[in-house]
Amino acid sequence: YCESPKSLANDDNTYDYIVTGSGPGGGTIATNLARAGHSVLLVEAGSDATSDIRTQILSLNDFGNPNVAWHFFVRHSDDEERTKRYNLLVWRLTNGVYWVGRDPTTEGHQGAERLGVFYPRGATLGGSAINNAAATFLPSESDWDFFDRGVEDGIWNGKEMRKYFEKIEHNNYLEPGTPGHGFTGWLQTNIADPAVWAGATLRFKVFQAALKLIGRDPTKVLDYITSDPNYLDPKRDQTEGLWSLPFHVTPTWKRFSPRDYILETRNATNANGTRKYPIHLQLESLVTKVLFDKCGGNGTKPRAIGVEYLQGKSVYRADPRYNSTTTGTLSRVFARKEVIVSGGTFNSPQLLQLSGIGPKALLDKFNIPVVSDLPGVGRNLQDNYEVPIYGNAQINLVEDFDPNAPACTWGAPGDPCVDLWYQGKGPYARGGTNSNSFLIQTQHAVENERDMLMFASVGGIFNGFAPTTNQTRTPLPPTTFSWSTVKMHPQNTAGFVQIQSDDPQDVPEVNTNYFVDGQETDIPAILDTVAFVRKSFASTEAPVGPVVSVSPPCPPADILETGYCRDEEVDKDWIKDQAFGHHPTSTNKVGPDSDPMAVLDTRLRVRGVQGLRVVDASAFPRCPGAFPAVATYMLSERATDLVLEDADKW
Ligand SMILES: Cc1cc2nc3c(=O)[nH]c(=O)nc-3n(C[C@H](O)[C@H](O)[C@H](O)COP(=O)(O)OP(=O)(O)OC[C@H]3O[C@@H](n4cnc5c(N)ncnc54)[C@H](O)[C@@H]3O)c2cc1C
Repeated sequence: YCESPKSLANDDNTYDYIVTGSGPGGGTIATNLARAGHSVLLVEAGSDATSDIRTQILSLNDFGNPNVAWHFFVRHSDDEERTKRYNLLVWRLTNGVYWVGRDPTTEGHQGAERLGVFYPRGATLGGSAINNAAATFLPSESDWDFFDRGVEDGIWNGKEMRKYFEKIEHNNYLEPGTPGHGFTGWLQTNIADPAVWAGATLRFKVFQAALKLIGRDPTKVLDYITSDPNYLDPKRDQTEGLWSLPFHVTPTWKRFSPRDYILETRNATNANGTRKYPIHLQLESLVTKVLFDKCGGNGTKPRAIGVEYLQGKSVYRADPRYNSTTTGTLSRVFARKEVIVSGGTFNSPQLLQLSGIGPKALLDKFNIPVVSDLPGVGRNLQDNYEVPIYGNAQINLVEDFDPNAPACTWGAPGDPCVDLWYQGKGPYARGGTNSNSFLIQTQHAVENERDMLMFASVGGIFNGFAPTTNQTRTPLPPTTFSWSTVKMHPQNTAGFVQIQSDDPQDVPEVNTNYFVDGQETDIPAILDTVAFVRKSFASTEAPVGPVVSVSPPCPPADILETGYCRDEEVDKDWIKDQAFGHHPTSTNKVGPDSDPMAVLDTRLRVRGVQGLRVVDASAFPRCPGAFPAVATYMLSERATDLVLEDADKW
């Protein structure tokens, strides 16, 4: 006799599909499947935070917003000395509040607990698309072709994938009909209006010096910086230059995310008032386990038939509002067809491991019965390396962009700019000067493609993530010009996510293990970029230039004409110590049968079981491009077709 949890299934708790997680991966496919007529239960650990204005006005975004973000604390490496040198280490003081820096005792705080490197993830309806920066930059074609390596079934053909972007995009900045773009899809995109740059021309001198270095016409800087980087061209991935940077926002810069798509679909009605699409939302519910039917007999693979979830607000310990007195209620729901895991790069491998899918030794350690021994679950964690490169210009670069604009107070009560935004006007209703992207190909590019994306800002730098604290920081001078850099095709695959207990409310251990593999390409590529920026700084024309390089911290006297530091180790050490990231991917990678670390086949099916797929950023065999969100939407659209093709099998 074999007992299956299926005996508990009934009409009220059974759906065609169950999707766990509502980010770009899960939110997209759940909605698509419901629109195709299938009943779908979308289980999301977080709440619907639509009423939090910070999740709507992109300018007010708060990465660590406790209403919508899980606060993970990770390690960048096993090297304790390197860890101690990271500038944005987070500590919890004895009074419970966060403190950020290398050593709290320097400010008299004794007994603080070191938490690690802050790594926020969205945990709300819409996932990380609700607290991300919303940059929407297409990956390169080779990132898709990489899926099929060793399989060659063409499912992820890079050229074909473009049509998924065309299908989902609702472009707000190009002439309708522009090839390679979509104008009627669900995902709104926009770039900053050219008028934004009219009040920010001082910095153009720095862009122009950089353009000269790559042989582009510096007089066309305004044309370039207002042009589309997602243009259709077979040579796009090899082309260096300056472009605008699109975001997933509406024409008035309201964040647009799967939340909008899900809610619009859920609220759609027929003429008689009944719900048009069978999508059901189960919010504030943490999925704790995938349920399997192991009674198939005759060597049949265990079949995923449902999930168990804990209903309760903030029951996960990465939730900054977690309170041990909220215990939650455990429920079970069932899927007639498939269970789709979409908890994101940290949480999907955690859920699989808790459910008995993962490295056997790890599961044995916590007495979790093995359903499928897959050593790759939680391994292969990848991330785009980011470092800021900055210097001081000869004059202040912060320009008074709009002297008539009211003084915005960043969402404080009575903020006049919020009122204006509701009318579709004012500073929050338009893009900012972060809408720029400069792409170069270093001497260490893999794939013979450009491998570095940079975006510029003035008066400040982006040097990593930190939660809000009450510490006071000295602002950087308005002469600061900085490039945020994003390393594409990072070669490191040594990061990992693994459970630390069998308790689903616990957070897994996350170690990005930066610069373990591929340091021979990744570090020199970043050094090339630093050298490129320094050369452009040195050749920036007066009155703005020359820009005096500040960081990475090679002393100006030691910077060679080539831009490299006389002692390369100075820059190298700084890069290893201070590089950060926030684009984790690939912890359930797709790969061929011959790869023992492949978790998914090219149809995104979990190996060793039936009826279970992973559809989110953890599925990418390698980090897609410079920003993973749009690639995850596209992956989920592609996955929708794959799931629908198989719908009659069940
Ligand atoms: C601060 C920040 C800035 C970023 N900036 C950009 C950017 O500008 N451009 C870009 O392209 N990318 C950016 N990203 C990355 C991008 O947002 C992610 O790659 C993308 O959202 C990944 O989608 P996903 O579906 O894999 O996971 P997520 O978006 O993380 O969604 C996962 C969802 O699953 C839910 N979940 C997890 N576990 C469970 C469970 N057990 N039960 C129920 N629900 C669960 C979570 O609550 C969450 O809502 C940023 C991310 C962050 C956090």
